[in-house]
Amino acid sequence: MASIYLLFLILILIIPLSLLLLLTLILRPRPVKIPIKGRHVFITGGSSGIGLALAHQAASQGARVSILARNPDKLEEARNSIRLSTGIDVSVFSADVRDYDAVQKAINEAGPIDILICNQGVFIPQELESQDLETVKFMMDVNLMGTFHLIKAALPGMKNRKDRGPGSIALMSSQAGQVGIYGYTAYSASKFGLRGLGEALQQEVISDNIHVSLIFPPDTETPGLAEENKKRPELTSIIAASSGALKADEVAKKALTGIKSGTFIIPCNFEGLMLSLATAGLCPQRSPLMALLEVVAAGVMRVVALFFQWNWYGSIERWTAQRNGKDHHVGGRLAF
Ligand SMILES: NC(=O)C1=CN([C@@H]2O[C@H](COP(=O)(O)OP(=O)(O)OC[C@H]3O[C@@H](n4cnc5c(N)ncnc54)[C@H](OP(=O)(O)O)[C@@H]3O)[C@@H](O)[C@H]2O)C=CC1
Ligand SMILES: CCCCCCCCCCCCCCCC(=O)[C@@H](N)CO
Repeated sequence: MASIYLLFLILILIIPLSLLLLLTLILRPRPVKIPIKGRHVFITGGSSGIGLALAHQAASQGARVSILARNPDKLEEARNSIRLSTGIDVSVFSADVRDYDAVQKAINEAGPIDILICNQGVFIPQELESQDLETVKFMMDVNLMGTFHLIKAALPGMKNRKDRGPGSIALMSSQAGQVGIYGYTAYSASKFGLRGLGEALQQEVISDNIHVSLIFPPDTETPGLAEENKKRPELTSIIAASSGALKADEVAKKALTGIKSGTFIIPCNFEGLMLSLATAGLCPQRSPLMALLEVVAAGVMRVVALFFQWNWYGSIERWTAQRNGKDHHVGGRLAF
């Protein structure tokens, strides 16, 4: 009898352990550590919110920091606040990421980059039916094309890094870049786009010892979010509240820790971890333990995801019914 238990115990240990061993052997790209002390970290959108928090933390960890944004006054203010709290001077560059020539000029002036953090972003939530195409294009241009501009301009210098140490290109996506959210058609498209860009780019730059990271924050308390909240459709807020809010400092900390360990997908909270497991797809994974978790959780996470959709479509149904109830002219049947 005892030997059956022993056999059972060995089996439940041996199966996951051998899977872990197998994963450890096959995982590519291999694990990497990317130091930031004494290295050049270039952060776009570094004058506000998450980017500013990243600049503070990178500077206090001994990096040489450059920040880029449009508004020179906000850049100057950011430089002063970083000097005040860390005693360190960051370089500031005023440019619009939509202007390739301006981006190239700033990057040439800043000098070769070791860690490029493409964090600039704009978010204007609205149902597509009422959103101007101009606004759609604005989000695609700043969030997605702007990131292409930055990478194109920075890559030649990054490839010739003097210290030949590992470099990093980090892209600021959003949890709305892992799952489509009501009111975010354009924003989600721009943030999903970054994932495709990142997955393909990692294969192209791995031989240059450059490592790609994608960061997926939930709602984060920043000036940008305060602005967004003024015009956010109610359903966008209801659905986005499925994930807890964070402070900019917390997101920046997760992001920097992830970047330094070469993590490809960087979630920022528990819901983010679940989202990353549910959307692991074919993305690279360097951590054997995370890979094991992805394999084991895949089926369960699909069920959890379907429950979330059940809940969200319920909210949409209730909200629409309530609106139609209020509006006596609309007697239309609900499409559920
Ligand atoms: N806050 C949140 O809830 C979340 C944010 N994110 C993402 O995190 C990133 C930062 O967001 P957050 O800190 O909230 O944003 P903020 O609005 O607080 O800051 C945005 C930064 O980007 C700069 N920026 C905007 N447009 C351009 C442009 N065309 N060219 C150059 N710089 C530009 C801004 O400076 P200036 O206006 O002077 O150019 C500012 O420095 C974004 O990519 C956002 O999508 C992801 C998930 C959640
Ligand atoms: C399988 C399990 C799933 C688990 C949880 C799913 C939770 C999804 C919530 C998505 C929230 C999106 C917020 C976007 C914030 C943002 O980017 C804007 N504030 C603009 O900056």
